[in-house]
Amino acid sequence: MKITDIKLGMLRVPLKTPFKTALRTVEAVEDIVVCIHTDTGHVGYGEAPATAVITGDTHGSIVEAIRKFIAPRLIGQEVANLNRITQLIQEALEKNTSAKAAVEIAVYDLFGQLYGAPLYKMLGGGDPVITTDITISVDYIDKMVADSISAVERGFESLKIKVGKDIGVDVERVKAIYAAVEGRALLRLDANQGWTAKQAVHAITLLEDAGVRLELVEQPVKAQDLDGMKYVTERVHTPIMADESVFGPTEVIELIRMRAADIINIKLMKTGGLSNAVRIADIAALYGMECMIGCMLESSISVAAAVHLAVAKANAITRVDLDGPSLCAFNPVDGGVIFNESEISVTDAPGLGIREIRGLEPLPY
Ligand SMILES: C[C@H](N)C(=O)N[C@@H](CCC(=O)O)C(=O)O
Ligand SMILES: [Mg+2]
Repeated sequence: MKITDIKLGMLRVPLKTPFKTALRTVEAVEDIVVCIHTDTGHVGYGEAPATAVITGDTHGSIVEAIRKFIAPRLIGQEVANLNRITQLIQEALEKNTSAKAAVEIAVYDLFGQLYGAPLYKMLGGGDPVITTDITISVDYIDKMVADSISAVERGFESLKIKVGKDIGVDVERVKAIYAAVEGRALLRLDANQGWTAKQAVHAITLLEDAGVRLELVEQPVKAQDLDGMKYVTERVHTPIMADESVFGPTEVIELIRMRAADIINIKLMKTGGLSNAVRIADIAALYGMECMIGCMLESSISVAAAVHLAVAKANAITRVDLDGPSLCAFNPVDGGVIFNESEISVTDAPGLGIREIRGLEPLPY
């Protein structure tokens, strides 16, 4: 099976409600879709969101990176040579992790199709059902309480509460939600870099002293402030998770060496795809560090790849934040992973199992 062509498209799917974090507000998934064609008539699919405020990637940079740097290296490559192809992708250019992720995902999809096996089995196999949390956007307290109750009623047992907007209100937000859900869901906070280290320790300690039990707090301080991450991790009981602070395996090794966090959030759009995500999960397992698997605003194309990884690497990936498809107003994909609110299941269809993507707008090559 040889790669013969790489086509790009734009996918637009409105969100059910606006997604609001300390970094941005978004109303729709608007992602670049990669379709890799082969001489055998197979097609592998990948997807990349333009999360400029986190990865630095824009629609323009994703398209340019794939067209000018990555795609020319892949034409003619045998899909069976997966490791060679992932190396070609990773070494095609610096950074541009979302573009690399989209192409890698499509190649892994083809790799599964080549051997007639679902991706999770190609990655080592595992239990085909996982459970995700759902994000509660940062907003007025009453709205966040109502959204949390509604999520619990929909069956979500874990809520990812966005904070980091205003430290005083943040503490009140979390107390109000904690009281409203009455132990029916675990609460994870994500400050998306919105606090300083001292503010984070203050807010988390206030919550701990008030008896609010939190599962974890994600990325309390600026991405580059690893000393700040360490400062917070050392001073609170609640586990601290690194998200924007760690992209690839070398950063994870440094974070573990510094003991700057308790948990790592792996996202394919930060790692540049599955090859580095597998490395991170293996490094974490080696050091007894737990991981969450997360996503950006992505549909069920690229999130499917993250699900297959989570199933196969359950030894290291103990928490799941793959709510992208649940936040979308509709699923543009036929086949693939089954997203049913908090329950996500892989099937045994080869690769990612995607049969068709509806509403894809072709981008000129
Ligand atoms: C969607 C997911 N639950 C999430 O919160 N992901 C990111 C933010 C994604 C974005 O801004 O596109 C996170 O910070 O964990
Ligand atoms: Mg985060």
